[in-house]
Amino acid sequence: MAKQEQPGLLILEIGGVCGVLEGHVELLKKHFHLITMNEFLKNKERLSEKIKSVFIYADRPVVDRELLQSLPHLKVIANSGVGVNHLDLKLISSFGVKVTNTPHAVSDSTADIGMALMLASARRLVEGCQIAVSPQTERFAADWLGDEVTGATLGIIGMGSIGYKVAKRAKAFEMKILYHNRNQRKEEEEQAVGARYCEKMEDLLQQSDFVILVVNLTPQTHKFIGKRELELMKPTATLINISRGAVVDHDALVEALQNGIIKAAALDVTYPEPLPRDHPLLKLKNILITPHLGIKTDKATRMITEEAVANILAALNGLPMPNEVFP
Ligand SMILES: O=C(O)[C@H](O)CO
Repeated sequence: MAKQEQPGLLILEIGGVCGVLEGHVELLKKHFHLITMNEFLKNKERLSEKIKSVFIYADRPVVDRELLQSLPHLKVIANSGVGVNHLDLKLISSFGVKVTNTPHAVSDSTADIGMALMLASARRLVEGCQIAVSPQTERFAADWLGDEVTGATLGIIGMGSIGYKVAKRAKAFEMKILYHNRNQRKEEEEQAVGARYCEKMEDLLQQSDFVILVVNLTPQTHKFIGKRELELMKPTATLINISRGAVVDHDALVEALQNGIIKAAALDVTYPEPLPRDHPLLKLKNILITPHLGIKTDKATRMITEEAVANILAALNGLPMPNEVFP
């Protein structure tokens, strides 16, 4: 097929913070004629007829009514990760456009980050590293202690595909695994990893040494973990968030960390990202923050592109999409 006949795929840009990764451009070019947002805006009239799909990397480009109105032949918006909280699914669906995501591509790398945060926080890895490299350090203190992850109780809030991958890893660490799921008990997964279902999230919060958040951000989970939930946790417990920043009420978290309500927090996600440099969370010692590293591996990002391509091709050919997201 000649390149100009290929369906147009709108992307934000190549490279940059939210652009398609340079290394994945060739894969996309095999199937689509790539049109960057800048090109589109400069040649809207000519290009709007050609674009049948949009590839969203992180939360860019912003898909609003204006963009949807300017793409009359749009069939599908392919989201590069699993979370689609930045998309107005009802609005998009009202234009007859489908949305897809890439759950398989991201689950291992995101679960790995969950474990990394738990281990790093429990064993005070970042602090330890600073001591080891500091020119002021003359000897290592014998009473500088961390907590053990092995054998501790992990509470997983959200047993979807990432939550389950976290549970599998936790099993290898001989952890006691509790989980809470708002919608559905997962009996097969429970048995596979020896997890115990907590119908009430309160029970999980009260019993866990580590609580990990793996829920989607929806209106129901916005500030899901606030003052009340933090107060239910053990004073020795650590909160880990690998879902979306806004699942945790940051003001309540600052207070809980300052007052010893919980021991520590480890966050791969915040709101906004990055936090303003004077944000009170950044001033705390008992917190570990990483820059949304969940999907940031070579393998995961490549798989994301491959999964997105499969979704788009299915949509354009009128076939069932492997990962359609419904409003
Ligand atoms: O949703 C996801 O898959 C990641 O957090 C990337 O946005």
